[in-house]
Amino acid sequence: MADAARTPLMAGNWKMNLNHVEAVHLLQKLSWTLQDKKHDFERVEVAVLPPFTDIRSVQTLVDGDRMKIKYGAQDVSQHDAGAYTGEISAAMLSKLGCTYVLAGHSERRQYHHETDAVVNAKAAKVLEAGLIPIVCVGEGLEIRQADGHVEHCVNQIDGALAGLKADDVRKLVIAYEPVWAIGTGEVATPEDAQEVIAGIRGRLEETFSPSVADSVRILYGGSVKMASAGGIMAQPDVDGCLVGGASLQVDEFAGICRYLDLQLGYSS
Ligand SMILES: O=C[C@H](O)COP(=O)(O)O
Repeated sequence: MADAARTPLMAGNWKMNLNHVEAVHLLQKLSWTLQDKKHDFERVEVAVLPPFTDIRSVQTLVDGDRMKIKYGAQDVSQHDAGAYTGEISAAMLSKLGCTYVLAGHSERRQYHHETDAVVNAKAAKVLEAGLIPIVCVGEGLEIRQADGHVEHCVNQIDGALAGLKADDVRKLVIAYEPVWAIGTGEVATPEDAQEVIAGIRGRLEETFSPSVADSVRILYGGSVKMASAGGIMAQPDVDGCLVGGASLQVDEFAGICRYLDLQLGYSS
């Protein structure tokens, strides 16, 4: 099991799905489902990452119903303000009550050519705004087949965290998402996830300190489902999941959040 001092986090990345009306429906249903099962949010934290256009509605619902579900954004600008058409600043996300912001999701790296330097700048802006970046790393299939996956991900971490202060790094979240397992139905084995995540934690220890390495939560992402979450979460260095497709299905995502209860045989 993961270190008990690190609270597991299950984050649902809705990607470009659900308009603000649909978002409210899904979130309401998720909240009811988890409440009905008496989910302990202190024991397993739950967050959703909707499209920008949904965030205000999500904020209103979370505040109005005093939900314990946290929320955040899928991307952020590396700039503070100004002539950057289409971009959203970290300060704007802070004003909307966001807790988390993804930085460097593989789809941003692939379709928007985000480099480690850009991811680094975005993570720094998120931290400056008092929010928590979820810094994403992961290898493509060719790198995995050439056995370069740990080195590749550790190098991405070096670039993405360059120049950040240890006390800031301590707060952030990292997500390891093998690109070949995203949206493909291919799940890395729990041991595959553990190997890379342990490598990342080792690098945090070398670069920062053992205490920083012990504090940072590192998630696994890539075709996670209710049926696979328990095995992944049983690995000592895995502290949660970044869930794409399954986060759009309330019963699946609630099941992932309740992996501990389901392991103990409580009703599903
Ligand atoms: O951000 C989430 C990941 O890209 C995983 O997506 P997926 O669960 O649909 O494979």
